[in-house]
Amino acid sequence: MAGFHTLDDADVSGKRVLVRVDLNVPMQDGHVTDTTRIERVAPTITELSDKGAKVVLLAHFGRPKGEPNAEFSLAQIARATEEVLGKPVAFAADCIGPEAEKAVADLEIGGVLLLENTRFHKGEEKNDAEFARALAANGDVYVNDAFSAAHRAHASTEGLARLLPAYAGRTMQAELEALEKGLGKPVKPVVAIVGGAKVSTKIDLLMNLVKKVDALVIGGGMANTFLAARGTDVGKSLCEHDLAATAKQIMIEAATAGCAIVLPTDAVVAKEFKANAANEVVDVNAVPADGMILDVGPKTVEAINGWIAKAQTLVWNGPLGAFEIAPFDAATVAAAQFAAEETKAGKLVSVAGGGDTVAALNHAGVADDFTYISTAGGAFLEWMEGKDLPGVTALSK
Ligand SMILES: Nc1ncnc2c1ncn2[C@@H]1O[C@H](COP(=O)(O)OP(=O)(O)O)[C@@H](O)[C@H]1O
Ligand SMILES: O=C(OP(=O)(O)O)[C@H](O)COP(=O)(O)O
Repeated sequence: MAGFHTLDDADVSGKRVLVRVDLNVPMQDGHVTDTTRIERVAPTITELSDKGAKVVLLAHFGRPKGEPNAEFSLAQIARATEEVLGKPVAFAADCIGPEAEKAVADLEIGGVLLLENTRFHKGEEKNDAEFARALAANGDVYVNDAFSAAHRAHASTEGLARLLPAYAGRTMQAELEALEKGLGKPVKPVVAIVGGAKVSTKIDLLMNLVKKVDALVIGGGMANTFLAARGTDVGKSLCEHDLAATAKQIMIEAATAGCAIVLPTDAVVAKEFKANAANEVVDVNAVPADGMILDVGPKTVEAINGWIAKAQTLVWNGPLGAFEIAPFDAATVAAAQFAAEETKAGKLVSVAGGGDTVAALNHAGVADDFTYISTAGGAFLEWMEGKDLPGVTALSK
């Protein structure tokens, strides 16, 4: 692929290959509930293994803030990785130091080893040079197959590429090619749906996104922050009140750019965040003080589907509600099924991405009907904004 070294250029036989993958997969009760991200990196791992490499997987899981924490251990993901690969995956309880060194030394040609969460060390997110060198000590070659983490300039996604011969993995390569093909010159009107829970890490990119799309539909936890910024009382909903000024600025930028902002007009509220919690549909201006918005309501779904019907291109990251717990999956499922119908009818190019978004589309039974499903959420939106992704830039020839 132009601009990058790929596995076609790499001599990996007998080498220790550090492969950055994204195993930040949805989990419930200790079980992986959606294996899409693992399936998407499997071809790279298998190819390297078949070519006689010693494959050492580096990944993060969750946001443990630089401290070891059993809740965020990748040991929980090792079994699911083995099942997807159909071969054993060894595990080391640290990604640097003697434990990692010994596990890498014990690895046979063609073997696969998963190292513990890189984010158990503060140096990872700081892209600390010493930490990057400690990671590099266990490899001869670096392969980045984590497109969905490529918007992070971390040691394992960026720093390492500067220390070892660096190559794009097959999924990294395929994601960039597919996004360019599907969205390089998107046909207007372009509608974006942004929802989910990662409000603080995604809100800034909406500032540029509103200049690229004709309408921005905001759902999920993200919508609550915008509703609150507008003066609506969202009760106990997930909401980042300190981002009100940013949300207001985005609404101003959108108006200037001629981008419609579509916010929920009704919502499904409950007092507990659990499956089948007692719930009611209310106007967004009538959320009870002790209530939580866990989904957008039926009127909002109708409006969203109206925007999808008008669109030629749809980009979607972030579920409209807490789709993991019934019945708060209803809006996400309804909009996903409508977008899938429009796509199958040849009326829409639909591109969706994000760990939980893909899980939600699988849950709705329509992931195969979208034009393209990216493993990436934030990275995909930043790519859409036209930003350079540090993990991709670092692979440039
Ligand atoms: N109204 C809401 N309140 C609380 N959580 C929500 C709400 N809407 C969506 N979510 C949560 O957002 C999460 C997904 O967000 P995010 O990580 O940003 O998406 P992705 O992984 O697709 O990029 C899901 O776990 C979902 O339960
Ligand atoms: O799940 C991820 O991104 P996504 O939620 O945007 O899809 C990536 O693994 C990046 O995780 P991060 O947002 O904690 O850096």
